Amino acid sequence: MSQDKIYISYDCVHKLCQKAADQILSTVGKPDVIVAIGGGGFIPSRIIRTFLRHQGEKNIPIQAIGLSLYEDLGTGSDSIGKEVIRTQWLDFGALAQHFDSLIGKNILIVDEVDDTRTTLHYALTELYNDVKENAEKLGKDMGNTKFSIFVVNNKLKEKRAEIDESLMNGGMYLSGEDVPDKWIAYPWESSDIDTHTKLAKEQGNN
Ligand SMILES: O=P(O)(O)OC[C@H]1O[C@H](OP(=O)(O)OP(=O)(O)O)[C@H](O)[C@@H]1O
Repeated sequence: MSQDKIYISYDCVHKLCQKAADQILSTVGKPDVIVAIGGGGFIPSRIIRTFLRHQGEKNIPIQAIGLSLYEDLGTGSDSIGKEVIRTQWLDFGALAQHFDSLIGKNILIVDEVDDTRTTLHYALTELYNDVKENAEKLGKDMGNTKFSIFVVNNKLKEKRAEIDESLMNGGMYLSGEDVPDKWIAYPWESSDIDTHTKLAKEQGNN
């Protein structure tokens, strides 16, 4: 199998989430809500939640948003980014009575990989704008709302978008591990998990 790929095992994802949780707790405190960017952010979100609360404390709610990257064919140039499509957005559903918005919350956005950064830029900007709009509508102050970002892997490369720290209100950006700009093979995409795990171990990603 190709050494051009970076193989990541489930254990590796688990340990990177565990380590990140400690850093998040000691730097920005316990999140009130996790916003998982699907599909890649779902499994890391669930794992990191385990380590973000102490025994006996309530589970941190996980909100799912669906974002997908599509080639922006309308630009006529492949040097100009990709388009982010919303396939799902926040829905507090039955929780609405107790937890009706992100206003004033300590929010942790989770995805598995920061590649060109297009998706994270979009998620942060749109979530911020959502909170701002809601706060204005309700006459509330969004002042305390804090956004942090956790990705399992950040690819070291030139990014197509930036994370606007001024929107984060003291929140942190954290990657479990920075990796070279190669194809990353995650375990949940594997059709042969035993071989996948073996390759990940050989690369030290276990
Ligand atoms: O940094 P970027 O260049 O924006 O790329 C990162 C995004 O790309 C992948 O999503 P994809 O659209 O492939 O959907 P998926 O999570 O459902 O696989 C990945 O899960 C990230 O969300």
